[in-house]
Amino acid sequence: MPDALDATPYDALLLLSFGGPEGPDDVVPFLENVTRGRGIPKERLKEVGQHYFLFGGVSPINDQNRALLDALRKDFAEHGLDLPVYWGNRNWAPYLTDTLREMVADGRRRVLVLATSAYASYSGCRQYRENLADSLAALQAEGLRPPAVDKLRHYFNHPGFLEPMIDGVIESLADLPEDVRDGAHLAFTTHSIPLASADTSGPVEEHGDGGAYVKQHLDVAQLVADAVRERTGVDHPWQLVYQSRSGAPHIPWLEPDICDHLEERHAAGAPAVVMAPIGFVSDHMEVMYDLDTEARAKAEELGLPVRRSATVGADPRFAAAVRDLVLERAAVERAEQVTPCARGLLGAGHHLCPVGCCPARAPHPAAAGADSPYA
Ligand SMILES: CC1=C(CCC(=O)O)c2cc3nc(cc4[nH]c(cc5[nH]c(cc1n2)c(C)c5CCC(=O)O)c(CCC(=O)O)c4C)C(CCC(=O)O)=C3C
Ligand SMILES: [Fe+2]
Repeated sequence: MPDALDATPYDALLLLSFGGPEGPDDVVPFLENVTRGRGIPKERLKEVGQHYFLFGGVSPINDQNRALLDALRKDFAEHGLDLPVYWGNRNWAPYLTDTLREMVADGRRRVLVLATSAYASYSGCRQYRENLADSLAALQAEGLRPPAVDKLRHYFNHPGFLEPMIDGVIESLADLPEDVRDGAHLAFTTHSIPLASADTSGPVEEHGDGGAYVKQHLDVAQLVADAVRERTGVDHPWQLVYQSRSGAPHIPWLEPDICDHLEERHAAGAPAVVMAPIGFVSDHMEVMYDLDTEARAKAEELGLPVRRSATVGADPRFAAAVRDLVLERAAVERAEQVTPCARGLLGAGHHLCPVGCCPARAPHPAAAGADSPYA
């Protein structure tokens, strides 16, 4: 057995994810959970429901989280990190509140949260923290004493998140016909969000247009493109593009959309495109529908060869990165010196989201940050 690793003061890790439907009857209630109070047009909801029905009403995200749970438990066990791992979702079973209730029953008092979202922004960070606050409030209303919760820092630039994506792009390039391979363009994709959310993502004073959300993705895209160039000897042109836009058409969101980008690249003479979904942690519905179905159909219509590279999913290097982040944060909480592991221009981000970080449309309590109403 290796020497035991120390996660003190934490006594549990909580994998916090989006959740997804597991059958046709789940789809509409799931979408109701996701969109409660968000003002998403009915037409968009019907359309998104169809994306799920196309796959039997099943999102792959829950199985992907089960695989990640297994990978985390295996990694922790193999490295002597004695920290139980729980799983709860924001929008589908196992629901966050139920998992937190179970954690309290198991005597967990100091919980570290791993969200399956690697970047800043309201949708990718604060919304998770708001849902945590809501669940803690629900426990309190039941007469339970909520545990203290902290959230791991954004891990977009951790090598354990980057390396599997670099391999994925190299594999996708290798899978292209040889005559178009070296000329292939790289389209790094992430979820589009409203411009207003992008501009205010992360501490507002530090970032310009597009905020931390766009800056962080550009950092990752550059790191992956540089690594691909170093390892293949070929310099592939690249661009950060967006997908999965929703909301009312008159509200500006980040652009260009991947499908428009494919058209534009094709017209500009690109012989092939590798789509690399750097904005996502696993190959969930956004990847399976928006890229593998919709964007692929667009590419076929254009006669443009495309490949879609893998997300990190349950890669053992990602599990190892989570262990590293847990130990880093635990050491920080013990007031020990640590050198956080991060690549790129931005470096390691804050451990504690500051007051006003990625603000919501309407003020709402958020846990696991400097403005948390909980300890
Ligand atoms: C930044 C971001 C991530 C990445 C970070 C993260 O992973 O958290 C993400 C992930 C996901 N988004 C998902 C699903 C949905 N997102 C929606 C709506 C929205 N997402 C937004 C942003 C993001 N979303 C936004 C600004 C909206 C508009 C309305 C709102 O502000 O809420 C809607 C409603 C219909 C629609 O508008 O499309 C659905 C169904 C699933 C599950 C997939 C599955 O089932 O496999 C996952 C992983
Ligand atoms: Fe979403």
